[in-house]
Amino acid sequence: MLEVRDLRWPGGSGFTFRLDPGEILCISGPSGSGKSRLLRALADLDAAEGDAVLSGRRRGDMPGPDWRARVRYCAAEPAWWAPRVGDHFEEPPDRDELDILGLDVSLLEHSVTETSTGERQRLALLRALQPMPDVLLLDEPTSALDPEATARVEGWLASQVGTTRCAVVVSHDPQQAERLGARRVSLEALTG
Ligand SMILES: Nc1ncnc2c1ncn2[C@@H]1O[C@H](COP(=O)(O)OP(=O)(O)OP(=O)(O)O)[C@@H](O)[C@H]1O
Repeated sequence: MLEVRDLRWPGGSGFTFRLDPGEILCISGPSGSGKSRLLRALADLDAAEGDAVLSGRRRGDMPGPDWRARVRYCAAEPAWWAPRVGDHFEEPPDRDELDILGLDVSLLEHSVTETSTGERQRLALLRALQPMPDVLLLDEPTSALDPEATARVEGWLASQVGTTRCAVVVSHDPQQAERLGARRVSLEALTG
């Protein structure tokens, strides 16, 4: 589904891997080792050499916004640009979707500044599904969550990936890959 061929930035080594439908890849590694940079390069948010191919279509052959609609990056610290939470959604998520992540529907009416870090983290995940991408790139999606909310997000992620999508998840929790049934790769600290 997603083939990454020698994706690299100046001074870095190339990444080559393939994700089939239904697969999740967990990336760990020390701070500064390039985990976020890799996700941003995959989403074509930062310039990188090499190639990524989604279901036979090369990243370079698609307009950036089209690629990013299908290969969606959810940042570790997502941006909020409007005062009201609900204004960040093209379609308001329904009560069931919010319930799955342990969020109350009333949050949509709140001011962003009245939400907790963990609420914003889960709201950003729901936002990343509009429109529904093929590949989810999640940067530390549970870093602000307690174990119960983490379990909800992991269950949600597994069901969103299902058998037709794939995901790359940056995580510092070594058990997360196991719980997600994910493949694992660890980046090394940059030296020199
Ligand atoms: N667009 C960029 N251009 C040049 N250097 C960058 C860019 N983005 C990040 N860097 C640098 O590349 C290195 C890797 O950054 P990155 O954000 O990928 O680390 P990380 O592994 O995600 O770290 P953390 O676990 O702290 O989030 C850092 O030294 C950072 O300063």
